[in-house]
Amino acid sequence: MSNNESLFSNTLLKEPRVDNDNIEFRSLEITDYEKGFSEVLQQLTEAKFEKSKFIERYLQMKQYNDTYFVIVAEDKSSGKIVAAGSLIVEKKFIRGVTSCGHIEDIVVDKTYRGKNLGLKIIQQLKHLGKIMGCYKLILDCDEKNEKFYAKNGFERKAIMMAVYLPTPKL
Ligand SMILES: CC(=O)SCCNC(=O)CCNC(=O)[C@H](O)C(C)(C)COP(=O)(O)OP(=O)(O)OC[C@H]1O[C@@H](n2cnc3c(N)ncnc32)[C@H](O)[C@@H]1OP(=O)(O)O
Repeated sequence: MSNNESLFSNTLLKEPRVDNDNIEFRSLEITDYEKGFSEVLQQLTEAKFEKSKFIERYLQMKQYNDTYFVIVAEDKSSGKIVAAGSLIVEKKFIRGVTSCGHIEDIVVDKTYRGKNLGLKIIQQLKHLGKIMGCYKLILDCDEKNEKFYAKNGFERKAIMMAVYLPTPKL
């Protein structure tokens, strides 16, 4: 595998992929561990992992490249990952055997917030959801982020419930 091979094809993404501030929106690459992918995710939740674990998970996801879409934003002037977001496409039997898209793990580096990077990540994920045939996109978020998602066309529906299970040893 070449070093810059990506999780899924960038041709699926919406143009333009590079904004006026030289931020590139692209598919996650296997070299992004070195570019600070874990550090950005740590601004969302617990996300410390070794490079070997990153590569293992990346390769697992890549086997299902019509299901896992992880987008990152790289600041081309520093070579650092400054935002990320994921879409997981769940194949369904219902609704005409279509798919439901799950938006997950949206995060923008603290020093880059308020510059529409979150908005651009969501726009890219919505575009991917559309071309992958999702009939809806859903997500869970804190109350404090409701307005951000509302600005991106999402509306409050039902409630979220969760049960946390013991983490299996992989
Ligand atoms: C499904 C999930 O992953 S939920 C987890 C969400 N992620 C987090 O909580 C991690 C920490 N937070 C962040 O990383 C960021 O603050 C994000 C992702 C929530 C927002 O990213 P940003 O790049 O700062 O947002 P962006 O600049 O694109 O904002 C777009 C619009 O939403 C507004 N907005 C952004 N965040 C908020 C907020 N928390 N409350 C109200 N409005 C907001 C902005 O003001 C802007 O509005 P405007 O177009 O009228 O000016």
